[in-house]
Amino acid sequence: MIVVQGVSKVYNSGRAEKITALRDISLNIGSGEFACILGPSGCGKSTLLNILAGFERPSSGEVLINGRPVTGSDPRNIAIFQSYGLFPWRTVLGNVGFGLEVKGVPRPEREKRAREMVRLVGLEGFEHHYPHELSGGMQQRVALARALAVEPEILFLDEPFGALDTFTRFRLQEELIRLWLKRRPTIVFVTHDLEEAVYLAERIIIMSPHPGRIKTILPVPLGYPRDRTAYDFIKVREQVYTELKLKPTEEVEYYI
Ligand SMILES: Nc1ncnc2c1ncn2[C@@H]1O[C@H](COP(=O)(O)OP(=O)(O)OP(=O)(O)O)[C@@H](O)[C@H]1O
Repeated sequence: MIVVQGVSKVYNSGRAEKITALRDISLNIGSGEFACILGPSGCGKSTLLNILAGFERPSSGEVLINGRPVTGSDPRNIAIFQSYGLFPWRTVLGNVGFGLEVKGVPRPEREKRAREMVRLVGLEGFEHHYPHELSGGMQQRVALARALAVEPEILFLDEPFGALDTFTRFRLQEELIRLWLKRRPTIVFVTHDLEEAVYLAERIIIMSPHPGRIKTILPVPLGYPRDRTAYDFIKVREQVYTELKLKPTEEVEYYI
C-alpha cells in the first residue's frame, strides 16, 4: 500500500552546513499493517512520517500510496495527530464529528457515528464536555476517536501517547490495538518508546541518526493482545535493545 523508494531529505538550515535528516530510505508497508518507526531523537522519524503523509516533500526519491505518488496530504483517507489538537470551543461530540462534517456527512448520521466512536474509546457520558474539562488521557482519546471516525485507510500517528502517564498510555495502547483489529486501517506509528513499539507493531522499523537511515526492520512474531510480562515479549524487547545497542556487552575490559 505504501511504497517508499530511495527517499532522502536535506534541510537547508540557512547555516553553512546542511542537515541530512533522511538518507536513502526504502521500505514497503502493507495494507492493514501496523508498523512502528522507532529510533532515538533526531533520527528523522517525524520527517519520514510527514513525507509519507504528504506534509513535506522529499529532496529525492518518492512515496507511492496505492500506486500513486504522494504530492500532498489527503484528508479523505489519512488522519494524523501529534498532540491532542482539539478545538476548545467544541464539545467531545463536536470534536469527534469534525472530520465527518468536513466530509459532508449529514448531521444525524454524523452524530450517530460520533457517538459510536465516543463509546468505542470509553468516553460515554462525556459527549457534551469541553476539552478543558477532560484529563490529558481523555483528550487523547477524543483525538483518537476523531481520527478514527472518518474511517481512514491509513492512520499516521506521531508519538501520540508521549505525554501521558504509564497507566493511561498502557490503556490507550490496548484501545488502539482493539480498534485496529476491528477496523484494520494501515497504521504507521512513530515512537521512541521501545516497549511501546514491541507492544503495538507487527514490524518495527528501527532508524539510526546522523544521517537518518533505516538500521533494520524487525518483524514482531507475537499475536494480539500482547502480554508485556510474557517470556516471548521480553525476548523481542531484548532483541530491540540489542539492535539499538542499549544492551551492555558481555565482555568487560579492564584498564589499569
Ligand atoms: N524544518 C526543519 N529545518 C531544519 N532541520 C530540521 C527541520 N525538521 C527537522 N530537522 C532536522 O532533521 C533531523 C531529524 O528531525 P526529526 O524531527 O525528523 O527527528 P525525530 O526522530 O522525529 O526526533 P524526535 O524523536 O526528537 O522528535 C534533526 O537533526 C532535525 O534537527
